[in-house]
Amino acid sequence: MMPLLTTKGLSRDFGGLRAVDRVDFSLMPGEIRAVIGPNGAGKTTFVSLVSGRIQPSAGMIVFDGADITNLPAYVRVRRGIAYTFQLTSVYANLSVYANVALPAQLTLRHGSHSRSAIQAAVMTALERTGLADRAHMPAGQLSYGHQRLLEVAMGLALKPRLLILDEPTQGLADSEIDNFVTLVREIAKNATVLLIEHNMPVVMQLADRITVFNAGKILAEGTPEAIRENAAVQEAYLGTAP
Ligand SMILES: Nc1ncnc2c1ncn2[C@@H]1O[C@H](COP(=O)(O)OP(=O)(O)OP(=O)(O)O)[C@@H](O)[C@H]1O
Repeated sequence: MMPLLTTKGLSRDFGGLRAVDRVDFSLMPGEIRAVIGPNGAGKTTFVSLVSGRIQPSAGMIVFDGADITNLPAYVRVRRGIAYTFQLTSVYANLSVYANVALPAQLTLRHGSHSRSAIQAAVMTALERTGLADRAHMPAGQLSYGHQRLLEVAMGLALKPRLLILDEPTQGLADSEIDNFVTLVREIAKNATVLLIEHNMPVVMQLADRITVFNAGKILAEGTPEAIRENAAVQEAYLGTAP
């Protein structure tokens, strides 16, 4: 099987700081991959490079066999890469429904874009994320955690092949986190999921494999069990060898 996503020597400098440092990464179709690592390790910068939100200083990104390194973000969206930004994409004054209708229209543009097709796509995304009963609320009136779920709904409306989630459980209550875990498993039946997540129980429950970033590099990669036992990972997190 061919990887869905590959990066080769991917790097990004901010002034003198190398936030992502020659990362070789590979993701198989259908996988749920968690990206973990200490604050400032380069996780958000890495997924921002994949989404096209920022440009690399060096290296290459291949998606579905094609070099996408120089493609703008909106073209990557059309090719199937959706990225939930951390609350930068939610329109507070628009209804929850309207927020999801925007990306739904984008994907339906090339096919059917009837009102009912959009409505169906929006309601499916809202039902999956548990937001259907809040469809007519202004998005800005949702709790922080529900705004994060709205971002997931907006990503789902794009019907992505690769869904990138950046700390989606931040601000969710424990009961909502359980639903979220179920939701990601559902999503992964039709898509590949790349998940930055600080909640370790969520990571351990969901991930097929875990990639650990530290200081812009991949420190370790493996199954949840292997990562849990990895001494270098424990040291990066806890500051002490086991
Ligand atoms: N736009 C920017 N300008 C300057 N420095 C940046 C910028 N974005 C990120 N950095 C720096 O790059 C490094 C990696 O940041 P990044 O946000 O990718 O880490 P992270 O692993 O996602 O951290 P966190 O878990 O705290 O979100 C940090 O030192 C950060 O300060």
